[in-house]
This record gives sequence, C-alpha cells and structure tokens, in this order.
Amino acid sequence: MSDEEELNITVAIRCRGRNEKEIKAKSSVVVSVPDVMGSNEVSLNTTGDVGIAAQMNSKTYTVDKVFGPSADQQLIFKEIAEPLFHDFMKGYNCTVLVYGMTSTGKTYTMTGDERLYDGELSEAAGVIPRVLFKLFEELTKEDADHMVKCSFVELYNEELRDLLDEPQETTLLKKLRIFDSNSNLGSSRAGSRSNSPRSFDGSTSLKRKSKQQPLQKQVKHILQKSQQPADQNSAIYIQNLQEFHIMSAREGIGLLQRGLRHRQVASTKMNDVSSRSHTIFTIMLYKKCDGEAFRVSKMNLVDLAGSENINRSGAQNQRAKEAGSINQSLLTLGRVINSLADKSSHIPFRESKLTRLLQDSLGGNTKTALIATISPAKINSEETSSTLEYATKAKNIKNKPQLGSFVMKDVLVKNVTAELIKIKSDLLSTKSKDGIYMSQEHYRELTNDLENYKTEVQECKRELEKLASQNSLLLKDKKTSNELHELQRLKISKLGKSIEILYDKIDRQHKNEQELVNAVQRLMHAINIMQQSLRVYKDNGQKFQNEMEKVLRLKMDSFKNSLRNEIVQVKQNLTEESTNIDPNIENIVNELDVILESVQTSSIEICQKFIDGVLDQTPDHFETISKEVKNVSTIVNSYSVKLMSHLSSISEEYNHLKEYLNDHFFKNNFQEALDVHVDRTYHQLKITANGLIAKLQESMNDQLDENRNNMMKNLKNAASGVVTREMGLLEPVKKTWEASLENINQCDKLNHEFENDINTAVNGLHNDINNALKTTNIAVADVKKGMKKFEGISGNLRNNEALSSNIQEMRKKHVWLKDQIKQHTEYMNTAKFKLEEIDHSMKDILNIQSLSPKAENDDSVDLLLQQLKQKQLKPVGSTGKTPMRTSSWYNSGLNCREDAEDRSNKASPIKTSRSNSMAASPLKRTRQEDDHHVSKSPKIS
Ligand SMILES: Nc1ncnc2c1ncn2[C@@H]1O[C@H](COP(=O)(O)OP(=O)(O)OP(=O)(O)O)[C@@H](O)[C@H]1O
Repeated sequence: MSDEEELNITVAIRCRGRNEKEIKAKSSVVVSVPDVMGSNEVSLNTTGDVGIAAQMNSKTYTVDKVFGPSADQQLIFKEIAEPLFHDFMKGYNCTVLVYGMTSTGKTYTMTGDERLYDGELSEAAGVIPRVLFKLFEELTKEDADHMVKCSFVELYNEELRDLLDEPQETTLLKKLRIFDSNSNLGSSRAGSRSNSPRSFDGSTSLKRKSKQQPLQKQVKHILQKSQQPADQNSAIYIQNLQEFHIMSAREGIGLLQRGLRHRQVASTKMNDVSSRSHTIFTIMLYKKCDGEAFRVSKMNLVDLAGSENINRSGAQNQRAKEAGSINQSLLTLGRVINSLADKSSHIPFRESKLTRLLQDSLGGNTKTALIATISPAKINSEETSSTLEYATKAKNIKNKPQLGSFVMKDVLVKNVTAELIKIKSDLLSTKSKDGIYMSQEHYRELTNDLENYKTEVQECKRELEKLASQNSLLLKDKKTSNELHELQRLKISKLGKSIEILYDKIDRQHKNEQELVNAVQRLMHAINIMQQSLRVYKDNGQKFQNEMEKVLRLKMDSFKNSLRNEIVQVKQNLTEESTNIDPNIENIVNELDVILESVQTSSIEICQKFIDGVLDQTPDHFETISKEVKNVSTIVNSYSVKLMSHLSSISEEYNHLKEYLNDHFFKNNFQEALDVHVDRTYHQLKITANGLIAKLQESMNDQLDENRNNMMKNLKNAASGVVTREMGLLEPVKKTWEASLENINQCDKLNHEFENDINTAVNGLHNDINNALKTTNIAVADVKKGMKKFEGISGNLRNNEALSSNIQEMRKKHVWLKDQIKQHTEYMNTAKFKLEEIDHSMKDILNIQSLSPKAENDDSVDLLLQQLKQKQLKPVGSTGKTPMRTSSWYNSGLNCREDAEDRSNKASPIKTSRSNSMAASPLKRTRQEDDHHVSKSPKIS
C-alpha cells in the first residue's frame, strides 16, 4: 500500500443477546442480525410491528461486518483485531475502538476475561489479552530483535490518568498532558524546554550529542525520549505517560490487570460494573527490520465509556457528573465523526481530550477498526439507533495509514539503560532514607523542571499581559462597533419601516395586478358575449336561409299557380275556336321570364336586404367590441399608469435603500439588480398586456371576418342553390312545355290535315253526289291515318295533363264529329232513299212513257247504290279520336244536322210529295254553306 492511499475505517457491529434485566423487563428483540456473522446489515424496528410489517418498517444499517449473539471472542479477534494486528506487526500504527451504549459489551469485547488459567487465556478473553498473546507468539516465531512497551491511560471527567501508576507514586508524578507535535503552542513551549518533541531528531543527532555531553545529560535526554513518541509521524502523544517494557504476554496481562484495578468503575442501574472512563491500552513495538534500525509501531486498544441516558442509568451526583462528561466527550466524538464523514474543513478535535487523543486514529495516519456494540432489546432501541447512526457515519471516514518511523538500536539501548539507572538511583535513595527519597539526579531534574515551569509561567504572564492589552483594544473596538451596530440597528429599523411601506406598495400593486387580471377576465367575458352574438348571427343567418327558402318556395308556388292558370288559360284558349296558341305560348314564355326575373330580383333583394341588415348590425357589434376593447385598454392603461407610479415609487424607495446600503453597508449592485428586475418586470408586464390586447383584437377580427365570409358564402350558396334547384325543377317542365308545344303544333298540323281531308271529303261530297261516298271513305281513311299518327304521340300527350284534358276535349269533339258523320251517312241514306225514290219515279216515268231505260244507265245507278250501302255499314271515326281544334266546320255540321233534321222532317213526306222533296233537297245548299264555312276556317301555324 502506498503511503498516500486512503483507507476507510473498518466498522463492525456486535450485538449481544438479551441480558437478565432485559429478559426480566420482557423487552422484545427489535434488532435483526445474523446469529454469528455473515451479513453486513443490521435492521432495527422501533415501530413494534411484527412479521412482514416489521421487516417493511424497520431501518437497515450497512457496515463492514455484523456479529450476532453467538459470535464468540475468538471470532471477533480473528475478524477485526487480527488483520490490524498483522499491519501492526508490519510497522503500521493501528487502533481498535469499542463504542456503544452502557452494558452492551464494550469492556467485554476489549478486555473480556483477562485472567490466565494455567498460563492460558479463557474463551471469554477479549481483544487486548489476545493481541498480547498473539504478539509474543508471532515475535517468537519471527525471532527478530524487538522491544515491546505498554502504557495504559484513562480519561475520566476530562482528566488524563496513568492507570499503570501505583497510588503512592501519584503525588510525585507529573501531570499527563496531551501534545500535538504539529501545534504551535506545543512547538513554542517545547522550544523552551529540553524535552520538546521537536528536539528529538533521530539517532544521528543523538550520536553527535552523545560525544559532546556528559553521560548523565545524555541519559536524561534518552529518558525523556522514552516518554515521548519515537516516531515523527505520530502527531499526538501524552507527555509524562509511563511506558513499561514487557518481555512476555504474561507481563502485558499483568500490566493490563494493574491498570484495570485502577480504572474508575461503579455500579449503575444498567451495569453492575460500569466503566466510568475512556481507556487506551497502547502496545509499542520496536522491531528490528534493517540492520541496526528498529521499526516503531503502535497499537491503541480503546475502550470508551458507555453512551447513556442519565435518567435511565439512574446517575446521581458524582455518577451524573461522570455521565455528563462522558456524554460530552462522546458528543464531541460524534461531531468529529460527522465532520470527517462530511469532509468538513474544520474537524473539532480540540473540543475534547478524547477526540484529541483519537486524532491520529480518526482521519489520521492510523489503521482503525471500530466495533459498535448494541443491545437487541426494545428498551434500548433509542440508544441502539444512535449507535448505529454513528457507526454508519464512521464508515465514511478515510484514514491515510503510514508505516511508523525507524529508531536506531543504540538509542533504544541507551534509552533502556537510562531508565534502569534512574530506577536504581530512586531505589537506592528509598532504601537509605525516610520520607520522600529520590536520587540527586532525579531531584535536579525536578528542580530543573520547576525552573522551566517558572520560566513558562513568566512567559505565560507576559503572554497574558499582552493578551490583556489586546483584549482592552478589542474591547474598545467592540464598543465602537457596538455604537456602529446601534446606529445600523436604527437605520435597519428605519429601513424595515420603508420595507414595510414597500410591502404595502407591493400589496397594492398586487391588488392592481389582481384588478388587471379581473379586467382581463371581463374582457374574456366580453369575448364570450361576442362569440354568443356571432352565434346569434349564425342563427339569424340560418333563419334567414330558412326564410329565404320559404319565400322562394312561396314565390315558386305562386309561380307554379300562375303557370297553371296560364296553362288553364291556354287550355281555354285552345277550346276557343278562334284562339291562336302562339301568343299564349309567347305569353307563357314571357310570363316565365318575368317570374324568373321576379324570383331572381326578389332573391337578390332579400339577399341584399339581409346583407344590408347584417352590415347595418355589424358596425353596432364592432362598435360594442371596440368599446369593450377601448374600456379594457383604458383599464389596462390606467393600471399600467398606476403600476408605473407604483414602480417609480418603489424604485424611489429602492433608491433610498441603495443609497443607504451603498453609504453604510456594502458596495454592491443590489440597486442595479433591482432596477433591472423592476424594469424587466414592468417590460414583461407591458409586453404581456400588449400581447394580450393584440391577440384579442386579432382573434376578434379573425372571428368576425370568418363569420362574415361564412355568412356571405352561405347566403350565396343558399340563393344560388335555390335558383339552381328551381331552375333544375323548371328545366324538365320547360322541356315538357316545349315538347307539348311541338305536340300541339303537330296536333294542329294533323288537325289541319284532318280538316283539309274532311274539307276535301265534304267538298267532294258537295261537289259530286256520286263521289260523295267515295270521298267520305277517303276522309274516313284519312281520319284513321291521322288517328294512327295520334296514337304515336298520344303517349307523350298523355303525360301532359293540360294536353290530356285537351285531348279529352277533342275526344268529345270527335264523338261529336262521328255523330255528324253518322248524321251525314243518315243523310246519305236519306239521299239514297231519295235517289231510289227518284229511280223509282224515273222507272215509273219510263214505264209510264213506255220507254225502257238503257241497261248501262241502270247498272251504274245500281252500282252507285251498292257502294253507298257498303260505305254506310262502316262507322266513321271508330278510333274515337277527335281533332283537337274545333272549327266552324262543326258548326256547319251542326247546321247541316239541323238542316238534315229539317230535311228528314220534311223528307218524311217524300213518299207523299216527290216534288216537294226534290225542292227540299239540301245538297246544293249544304255545299254552298260548307264552301262558305271552309273559307272561314282558321289556319294553325
Ligand atoms: N457478547 C457478550 N457475550 C456474553 N456476555 C456479554 C456480552 N456482552 C456483554 N456481556 C456481559 O454484559 C455485561 C456488561 O458488559 P460490559 O461491562 O462489557 O458492558 P460495557 O458496554 O462495557 O458497559 P459500560 O459502558 O457501562 O462499561 C458484562 O457482564 C458482560 O460480561
């Protein structure tokens, strides 16, 4: 291991079994440890839970090694002390410490049963006896030159006591003092004395001195050295502490027992034999290692007094004082452990003698092991917890172990020789005289020491005077500073008031900020209202759309009605003979145009009205919004003005503060920082407020624009949708109208043809009575043809309501026409009958005149009659179709019928009066009338 290598303190926990008192008190086991060893964790459950809950609620501490109730003394030695012992043998300084609450087994662990049984240690022997035995065992094994010395010191009520002093010697012995070779005090004082640790500078100088000085002086010097640490590495040593040479373990045990006899023990409530002091048993080993050089190493075996609760231990008076002092030094030890673990810059070693003595062992150049002893019983759980806390803390302490220095053999020999001389001299003086006997040399030494002490006292007095004058100066300073302090206190109180005022202002500002927040909330509320208004707009838009649809529907209905009326009108016009359909259709088209135009105009008007309405209302809303925004901005402005005023007053106050601080306290940049902070806060506030307003305006404008656009778009869509839909609806109707128009034209054409045909037929009838039947047949054929053509278009016509009604009308007229033809046929029959009558009359005349008529003439008349008969059998207009248009021809037909009726009425007497019937022959007149009427018949284009 390198000299600079850091090594953590080894920390072990030893938990004994419950003692009689604890068992009697029925105090449960709250500590969980392995029975012997094996784990490095200790769990402490103070909650009183059992089972899993106990495990969960217990606190676990981790250390290097944990020993349970069944771990014996041998195991503790083997696991903790032996490794250190080997280092000790190698030349390292080592320390084993036992720490813990009273009665937990510290003394048992450190000393145990130190007695020898037939020269052997018992099983209960503790660390010290075992180390002593092991030491001489190893030294014998190694067979190296060596020297072993022991010392045993006690720290009782903050006083050091040499436990190896015999009581009668105590009065003569010098007081034990702790020296720190690094401390200034130590060195300055040492400088004034011959036994200064600094004066020891190794064997070489000793050799030189030995040549120059008389033997007695040399011996004295060596003797002094023997009472001081021989190694320069060890900074702490106890002046005047006796060290005894031992040649065997038995001698060591003897010293131990002698020291233990002198140790302060007492019976307490908690321990019948309670150690009331801290003890350090030190073994010094001088082992030859290289030529004449001996390596010096030291083993400190420390048994600390128990950390205990004064109340619980029942300590009173002296015991309470002891406990207080024990606890005080242990508290300091705790603080030292904490500071070392936390690597603090200041370690309070000097606060107690115990910590000063342990300075090398804790965070120094020593290899150290700490055994913390604990009780498993619940009644001790508080102290157990504290011990475990210390132990875990101590685990973090790092030491830098270093090998001990060398000392030359001759120095050692001289040292021992001087010691012997001194002892012999004292012995001789004692033997020869009564009273206090000592050698001359010893007496001179004491006198010398006395002189030294006197000088030291003088020095101390001078020091004291110096300190006193320093103190008076300091007192003066203190007075001045007190006055200053008073002044500053007053100023501080003044400042405190200003700060209070500032706090008030800050409160007010806070209120203002609150109001600002409220204003913003109101603004948000206004925004909500605006959004509601926009929603109302939207609803109105929807209503408008519905209204529009309603209006358009109404318009369309009225348009349809007017269209229907128009069609009815057309129908009426059609029924009228003289009506020309063209103007009507034109009318319809015009009317349609007008209606469409009016629909369009109304739509546009309504749209316009609505937009106007919206645009009329929008400014109101905009105005309301802008009013709200203005209100808010006014509020914000007023707040910002207020804020500015507050900030300025704050900054004013802070200026005062700064002035004061700069003038009276310290130069710093508080004001600057404050200004920056205030500016930044104000700036931030302003930016936030502006941003808020801008965002608000922007979002309102966006919202309004979007709503307006949406509304316009919806309106346009609705209007164009309605117009397109209605146009779409009108389109097929328009087509139907056009088709109807075509059909009407075709019908008219057919009707015209039919009329012509009928006219031709009737003309033919009128022109030639002989060809009348033939002509009629042709007319009938034509009618049939026409009817067939009608059948083609009837499907189309049937779809048209108006047309079908017209056709119905025409059908009626066809029936009427058929009747007319029938009447004509009847008339023909009457004519035939008349012709037969004429024939008969002619035959009669021929018979009378005895003139036989030519066969040819007879045949032709017969043929004609036959044809007439045949034609008469076929009904006219069997298709049931009637030309659509009526004409004067029908009237003429009616007239003809009347004439025919007249004639039939008149014809009935034919048989009685042929001449009359001849005179009444309607043929000639009918043709003339028909001719007259045909010329009147209107034409349809
Ligand atoms: N591990 C152990 N095994 C057996 N006995 C033990 C053990 N630990 C302690 N004891 C016994 O308990 C009693 C108290 O022990 P001890 O005196 O060593 O405690 P202590 O911690 O030194 O107390 P104090 O601080 O008061 O001196 C002794 O009788 C001792 O023999």
